[in-house]
Amino acid sequence: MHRSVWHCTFRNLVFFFYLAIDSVCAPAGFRRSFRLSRKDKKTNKSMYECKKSDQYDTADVPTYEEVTPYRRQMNEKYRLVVLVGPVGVGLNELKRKLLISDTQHYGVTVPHTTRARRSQESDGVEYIFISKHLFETDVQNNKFIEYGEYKNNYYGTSIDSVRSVLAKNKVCLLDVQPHTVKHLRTLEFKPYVIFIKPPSIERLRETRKNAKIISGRDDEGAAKPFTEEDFQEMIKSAQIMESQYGHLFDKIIVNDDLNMAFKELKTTFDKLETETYWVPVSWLHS
Ligand SMILES: Nc1ncnc2c1ncn2[C@@H]1O[C@H](COP(=O)(O)OP(=O)(O)OP(=O)(O)O)[C@@H](O)[C@H]1O
Repeated sequence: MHRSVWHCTFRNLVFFFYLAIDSVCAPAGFRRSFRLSRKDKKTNKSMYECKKSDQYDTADVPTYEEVTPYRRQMNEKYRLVVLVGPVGVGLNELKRKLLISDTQHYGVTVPHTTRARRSQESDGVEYIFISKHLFETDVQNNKFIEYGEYKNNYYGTSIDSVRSVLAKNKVCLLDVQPHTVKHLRTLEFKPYVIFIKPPSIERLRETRKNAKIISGRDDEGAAKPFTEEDFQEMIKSAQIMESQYGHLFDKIIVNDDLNMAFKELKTTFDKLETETYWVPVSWLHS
């Protein structure tokens, strides 16, 4: 049984994305994967500029995508779960809650970095530490899903780091920029994409009263209370993401009340493992 869905793609969209390094705020034992997302508001320059083809979305022919029902079999690897959302919407908080809820079942990737290892860090735990030369070689060999530069060092999430989580028979939680999603849409990963959307600005003001956002380069990554501008940017960015990449999202969850959003996320994950979903036919028959 096949079904066709409308599937459009985009062309020549230029994106400058920014690197937010997370080690500052990560609770003990839990490391956020790095995100290429933060914008230096004062200078409007990038802390990080996406490299090579990441800057451009190509293949612009609106087309139909043939799909087919798919249900994961018991002996199969879990589908990769990709979380997408604007800066500060709560991706890391939700990811952290999921990980804590079942550390045996959920996993996150370990990013690569060329920065020096700090005394309390272990190779392969917080980061995989490699030389600049090796990193650049890996970039040339398309080993990274996303990568960027921050304070003269590279940081990146490798394809192998995703494989390594899946090989442990865990559900891999990955947050990436939405333009990266299309590169992950393969038979191997069968990604399920969840868009975490902010609520209305009124609800953001209410719910994020005591929350903090990690600020950009000027503040050396310090956490500070959300400003009205942060809320506006979050909503605007979510609108752009949804209009440009909405066709790639399998599920949208509004992060209004945190516990409710988490509950919805958990239910989504549970269903994903047992129910039947439409996936591109190429994922099953290529
Ligand atoms: N629904 C919510 N209600 C209240 N506070 C929330 C909610 N969701 C997230 N927060 C808080 O908002 C702040 C930012 O969340 P988080 O760091 O998870 O965002 P993020 O999307 O990962 O942002 P970044 O792009 O900066 O990494 C945190 O202090 C978090 O606890």
